[in-house]
Amino acid sequence: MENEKKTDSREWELDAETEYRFELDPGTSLAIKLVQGQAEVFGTELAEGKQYLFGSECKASVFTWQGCVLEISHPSTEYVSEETPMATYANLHIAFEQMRVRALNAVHGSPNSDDDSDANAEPPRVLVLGPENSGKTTVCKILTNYAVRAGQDWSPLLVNVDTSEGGWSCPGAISAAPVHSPLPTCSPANPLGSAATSAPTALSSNALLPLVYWYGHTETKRNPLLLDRLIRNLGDNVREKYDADPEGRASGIIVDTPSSFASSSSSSSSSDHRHTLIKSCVDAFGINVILVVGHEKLNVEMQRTYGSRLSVVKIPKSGGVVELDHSYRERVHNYQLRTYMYGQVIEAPPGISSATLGGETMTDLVLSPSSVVIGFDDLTIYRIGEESMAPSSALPIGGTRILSEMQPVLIDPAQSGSGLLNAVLALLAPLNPNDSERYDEEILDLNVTGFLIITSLDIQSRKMTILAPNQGSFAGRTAVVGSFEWQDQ
Ligand SMILES: Nc1ncnc2c1ncn2[C@@H]1O[C@H](COP(=O)(O)OP(=O)(O)OP(=O)(O)O)[C@@H](O)[C@H]1O
Repeated sequence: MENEKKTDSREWELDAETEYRFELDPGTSLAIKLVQGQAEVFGTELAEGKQYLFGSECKASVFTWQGCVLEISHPSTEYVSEETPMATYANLHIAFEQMRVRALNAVHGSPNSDDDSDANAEPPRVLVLGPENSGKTTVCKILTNYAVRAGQDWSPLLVNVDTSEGGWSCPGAISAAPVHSPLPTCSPANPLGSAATSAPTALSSNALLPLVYWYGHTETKRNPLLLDRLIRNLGDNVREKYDADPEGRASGIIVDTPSSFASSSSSSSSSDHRHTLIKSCVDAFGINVILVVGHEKLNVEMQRTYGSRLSVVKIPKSGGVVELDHSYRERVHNYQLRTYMYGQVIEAPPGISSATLGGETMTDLVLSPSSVVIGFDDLTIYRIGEESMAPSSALPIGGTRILSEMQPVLIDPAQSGSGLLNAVLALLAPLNPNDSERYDEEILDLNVTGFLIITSLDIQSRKMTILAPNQGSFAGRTAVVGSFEWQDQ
C-alpha cells in the first residue's frame, strides 16, 4: 500500500479517436494502466487494470477508438494528438480482410457472391515502402495486429527485410514469421515481439518462430547482390510453406522494408540497387499491394513501374512518428543484441509493483547465455565478399577481380586483424551432408539457427570464447561474420 502512495502517476482522459504519445529517455521506464474504456498500442489492445511497462527509450502511442481513461507514470515527453491516420489504416485493414475472406472462400470452393470468377481471389500480399522515419514498421505492426484480432484465426506472415532493424533476431538479419497473437510493444529492442529462439516459449507473444537469413550489415548498399539473393531465398521458403498450406496462405503477407528502398539518391548505381531490391521483394513474395507511406514522388514512381499489374496506394504518415537519429539507432542495435543474449529487464517506475511487459505477466525475461571455450578448428567462419574491393578500373590492365561480392571468404581466427574479436556471428543450419550436392555458394542459401559472439581469442592456444544463448556444440558448424560488433556495457 505504501508503495502505491509513492506512484507519480497522472490520469489522462482521451476522447474517441485520439492518441496519447510518449517518448522515453535512456534509463527511464513508463507504466500505463487502462482505467476505463478501450485502448490499443499499435493495434494491440490493452486489458483493463493491468500495468504495461515500457523501457529502453521506447517511443510509442496509445490510441483509442471509443475514448478511455489512462493512468500513466512519468515519461520524458508526452502529449495527446487528435490527428492520427488510424481511420485510413483501419479502412485498409477492412479492404485486406475482404481479400482474405475471398481467398479463403476460394480455397474452400465456396463461391464469392459478388464475383464472377475466383481467379483473382488473392489474399493481400503487401509491401510497405517509405522514407526514413515514416512509420513503416508501425504500419506493418498495426495491420498485422488488426488481422490477428479479427477473430478469424488469421496468422499473417510478417516479413522484415529491414536489415537495420533486426526484427525478431539480431540487426543485420532478414526474417519472416507467421503471427498468431498480437505483437506487444514495450521496447525498441524487440519491435516485433520476441522470438521463441531467444525467450521463454511459455509467453504467447514469444511463440514466434521466424525463419532468418543473415545479411550482416545495416546498409543495403553495402552488398545489394547478397541481399537480393537472401530476399529470394526467403521468398522461396515462404512459397514452399504456402504450397503445403493453402488455408494459411489466405492470411496474407506484410513486408516491412528499409528506408533505403525509398530514398532517391543522386547516384544512379544506388538507384538501380533500390529498384532491383524492390523488384526482388515484389517477385519473392508475390506482392499485389504496395503501400507508400507519405512520399509523393515514390508513390508516382511505383505507380509508373507497377501500377498496371498491382495496386499502389499512398497512405498518410502519422504525425507521431519520431525522427530517430544515428546514435539512437546504434543504441537500439545494442539493446537488441543484449536482449537477444540476456533477455529483457525493464525496471518499473517507483510505486509500480506488479506490471507486465507487452501484456505478459513476467516483467523480467532474464536469459542466461553460456560462455564456452572452443578450438579455432571447431567452427568454420566465413565472411561474404571481400572487405574492401578495389573498383575494376583500379585493377591492372587485363586483371580480373578474384573475389566477388558473393564469394564466401574463409576467415582464419589466428590471423591478426581477422576482425573476429567481439564480432556478431550468425550460426548457419548444417551444410548438406551429401558431398555431391554441395556447391560453392551453399552457405549463402542456408538459414540462421542462432547468433553468437566471440568474446576472446587466444591465438597461442588456438582457442576462442563464445557467448551464445544456449550451450550447444559448435563442432563442425559454420558461421558467418558481418559488420556488427558486440559492445560490452
Ligand atoms: N503514432 C506514434 N506515436 C508515437 N510514436 C510513434 C508513432 N508511430 C511511430 N512511432 C515511433 O516512431 C519511431 C519510428 O517509427 P517506425 O520504426 O515505425 O518508422 P520506420 O519508417 O519503420 O523507421 P525506419 O526509418 O527505421 O525505417 C518508432 O520508435 C515508433 O515506435
